[in-house]
Amino acid sequence: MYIKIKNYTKLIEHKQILHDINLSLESGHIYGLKGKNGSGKTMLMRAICGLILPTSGEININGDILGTQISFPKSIGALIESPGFIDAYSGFKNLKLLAEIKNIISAQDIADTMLSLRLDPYDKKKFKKYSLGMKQKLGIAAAIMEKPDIIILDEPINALDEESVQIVKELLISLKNDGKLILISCHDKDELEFLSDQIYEIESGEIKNFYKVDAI
Ligand SMILES: Nc1ncnc2c1ncn2[C@@H]1O[C@H](COP(=O)(O)OP(=O)(O)OP(=O)(O)O)[C@@H](O)[C@H]1O
Repeated sequence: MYIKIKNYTKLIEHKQILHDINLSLESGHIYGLKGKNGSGKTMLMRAICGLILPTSGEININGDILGTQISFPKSIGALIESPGFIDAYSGFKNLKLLAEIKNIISAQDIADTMLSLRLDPYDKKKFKKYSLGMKQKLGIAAAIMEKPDIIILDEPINALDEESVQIVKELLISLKNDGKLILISCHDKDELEFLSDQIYEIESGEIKNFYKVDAI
């Protein structure tokens, strides 16, 4: 599995949101996106998900060009901004509703994913009564429950306490070891460097720098 981004530029209302991005990402790695507020991290993630199309350039996912040969990557799970969960449903019921769209996983798979994030699948508490951290973990669960090959997580740990950060870090490393291609953004430099094999720094929509973490 690979993602090759070639000369990707996106203009919105004459404003350059992403500029000449060139990236090559492969399975079995965690890639970190670092950058200030408004630098383009979320937009780049949206581009890889097929949610925005380029003004010029392309994204090739395993031989298919996004927006031409495929509308969306075939096997992707993403947490970008706040997912649209239903307030009046429990966490489990929300995930079940999402899972019914593709119908490729069982109730047990959903429960197992929740348990891997230390969320109780039998908890009847409604989503609106979930804490911020629980909501964030449910968003991560929604992104990974169908075991996608590509996992995109925009700031997955920003609302989590220390224990939950540890749980999510261990989970992401085990997913990477299972051969997943993972792209994350995070404002905590130390956590991002701990998790990532490679970091890309983005500034005003351009990749300004990248470095291999184990080379530091
Ligand atoms: N729907 C939109 N229409 C036009 N411009 C947008 C839209 N969404 C975001 N932008 C602009 O695109 C640029 C990149 O925004 P983006 O959300 O990717 O930043 P970010 O790096 O994820 O920031 P943050 O760290 O605050 O999440 C910003 O200048 C932003 O104002």
